[in-house]
Amino acid sequence: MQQDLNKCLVGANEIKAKVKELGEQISKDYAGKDLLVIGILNGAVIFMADLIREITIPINIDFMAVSSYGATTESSGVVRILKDLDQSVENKHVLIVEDIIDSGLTLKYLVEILKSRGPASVKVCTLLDKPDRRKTEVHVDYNGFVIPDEFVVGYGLDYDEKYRHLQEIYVLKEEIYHS
Ligand SMILES: O=P(O)(O)OC[C@H]1O[C@H](OP(=O)(O)OP(=O)(O)O)[C@H](O)[C@@H]1O
Ligand code: HPA
Ligand SMILES: [Mg+2]
Repeated sequence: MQQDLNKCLVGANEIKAKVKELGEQISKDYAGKDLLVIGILNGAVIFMADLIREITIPINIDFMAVSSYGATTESSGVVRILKDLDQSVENKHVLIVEDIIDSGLTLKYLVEILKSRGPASVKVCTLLDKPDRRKTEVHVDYNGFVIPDEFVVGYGLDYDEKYRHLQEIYVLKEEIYHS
């Protein structure tokens, strides 16, 4: 596995410190509000699990599953809902939790769909932001790290469903997806 990976881009301690910082900020910003934190499966599962344990105010959580990548490193541009929320977002403050914003197509679709359901507000928290690859404009409210235009894996992020369990974020060697 190690031979598939280039350099480590973000180490485990750096991630831990940033997740704590984000959790503290979210706890301050939403104090006294009815907050529903929505994790976007599968990629956000590790970040979501760590982030919500750094949030110190009462929250509800739910998950949505969408997919647009499959076994590629380019978004297909077609976002499909594989699993919808189990609860209504009406009149709730919604925080979407993503692992990465790349083309922005997944997030744009999610924000539009959730806003159409009558929430009190919709904001976005992502661990990684890759702005060089944007194909559509999206607003990110909480961001962990801005990263360069390279395909990354680990800490929830996959290539072809592999590498999600790694504790750090790595750049995937190009020969793995160009072969
Ligand atoms: O900004 P974008 O170009 O839309 O890319 C970001 C999205 O792509 C990945 O999900 P993917 O569709 O690979 O599903 P996964 O979370 O199950 O890996 C990632 O988790 C984001 O949801
Ligand atoms: O760089 C990435 N890595 C893993 N999944 C992704 N989905 C969008 N961009 C990426
Ligand atoms: Mg993926």
